[in-house]
Amino acid sequence: MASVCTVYTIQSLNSTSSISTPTKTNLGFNQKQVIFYRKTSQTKRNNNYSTPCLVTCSAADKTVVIGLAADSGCGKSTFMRRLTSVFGGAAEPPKGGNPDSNTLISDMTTVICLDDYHSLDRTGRKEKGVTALDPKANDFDLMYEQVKALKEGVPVEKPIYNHVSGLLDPPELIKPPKILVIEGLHPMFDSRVRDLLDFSIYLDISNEVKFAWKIQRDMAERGHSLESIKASIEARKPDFEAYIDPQKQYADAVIEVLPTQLIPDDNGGKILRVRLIQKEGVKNFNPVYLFDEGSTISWIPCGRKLTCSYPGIKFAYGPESYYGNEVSVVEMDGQFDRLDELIYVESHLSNLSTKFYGEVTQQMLKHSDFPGSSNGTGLFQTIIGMKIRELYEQLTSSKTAVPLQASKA
Ligand SMILES: Nc1ncnc2c1ncn2[C@@H]1O[C@H](COP(=O)(O)OP(=O)(O)OP(=O)(O)O)[C@@H](O)[C@H]1O
Ligand SMILES: O=C(CO)[C@H](O)[C@H](O)COP(=O)(O)O
Repeated sequence: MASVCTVYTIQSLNSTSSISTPTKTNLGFNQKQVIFYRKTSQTKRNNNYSTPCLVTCSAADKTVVIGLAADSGCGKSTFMRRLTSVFGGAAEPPKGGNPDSNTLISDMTTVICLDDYHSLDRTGRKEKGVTALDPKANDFDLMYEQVKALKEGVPVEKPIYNHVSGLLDPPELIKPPKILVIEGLHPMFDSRVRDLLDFSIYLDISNEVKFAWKIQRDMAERGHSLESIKASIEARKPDFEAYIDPQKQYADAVIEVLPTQLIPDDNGGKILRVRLIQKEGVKNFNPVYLFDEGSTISWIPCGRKLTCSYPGIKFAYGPESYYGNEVSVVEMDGQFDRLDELIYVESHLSNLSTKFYGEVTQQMLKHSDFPGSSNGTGLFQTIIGMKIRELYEQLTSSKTAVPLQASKA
């Protein structure tokens, strides 16, 4: 159970104090008292705080913290929607809050976007000549303090980075959820934040595929020119390589997305080769395998039970070394023609952490309109969702509800 908090506004406290982090007192009887200060909207680019609030909470049961790292436009939101769906219920922005909030809340999960810890707004970054990927543009001390507080069951007043205006908006109250997902550019960059993570994922989208996705979204949906998309990718590249990409070495699971090898020299980004790289020896995480654990396997499932059009589908599985760590890799190249036939593939995968036979296929069918549903990105994101549910249940010794269809299966 997550904590239950009552919020009081205390007018008598000094409204000019600039305290960004909560001061916490243990009251005994499983109660905590927290005082924090709301940021004002008057000077969005300064750290002004006012309207002190007092929160009294019953001590929370464990908040499980998950980190999801990826560059912008690499499928974090899509992954989050799949993950939230595994726990049931829809994720929505905080009710009655800032319409430009980046936070998504459901019954079990709260997803916070680490862009909210940008210490420099868009103008500030321009003036200092740094990108949002540069650690200098981000407040890791505050990120650490707030993620730690939430993990300990203490609510926080988290800043909001407004992607529409490019400014830092007044903060929003975040209560400790059962599962906290911190998603963004740097969840594994700062070792203090990294140590708070119960599980970490890195979405590793190769440059060719990233470019294809960006063109699709930013040209078709946002009216950007091909040149401006190219320029923006090139401008971010050095900082991406210096600060974002190295985080994958710390991830418990990496979803690597590459151009297909089934069509020679294909860079179109439509047919993908996707690898699920799973670290061995992670507590409460048993890697998924194909056919026989620890073997090296190549499998073409196309035929009587799986319809495949050109260029077909190829699976592979085996042990590898990744940044000096022992990992198990499941790979899928190609795409499904008929999603309902995925059950055939699912039945050959083990350690899926499903609650009933066919749950992965059911989830994939439910969200067949999400990007990546016909290929390994959707399949592996769904599987990681199941793994996170199992990890949560093991860490908290609780059981989440069996999805409705289980009884019909
Ligand atoms: N698995 C996928 N297969 C194909 N295209 C995808 C996939 N995932 C994401 N995309 C493309 O990338 C775009 C960005 O996806 P999404 O919004 O999930 O990423 P994001 O990392 O949350 O982006 P941002 O950080 O910019 O908000 C989508 O509109 C879609 O075009
Ligand atoms: O890399 C990003 C993460 O989403 C954004 O580019 C970053 O947050 C800066 O925002 P904006 O592009 O609105 O100035």
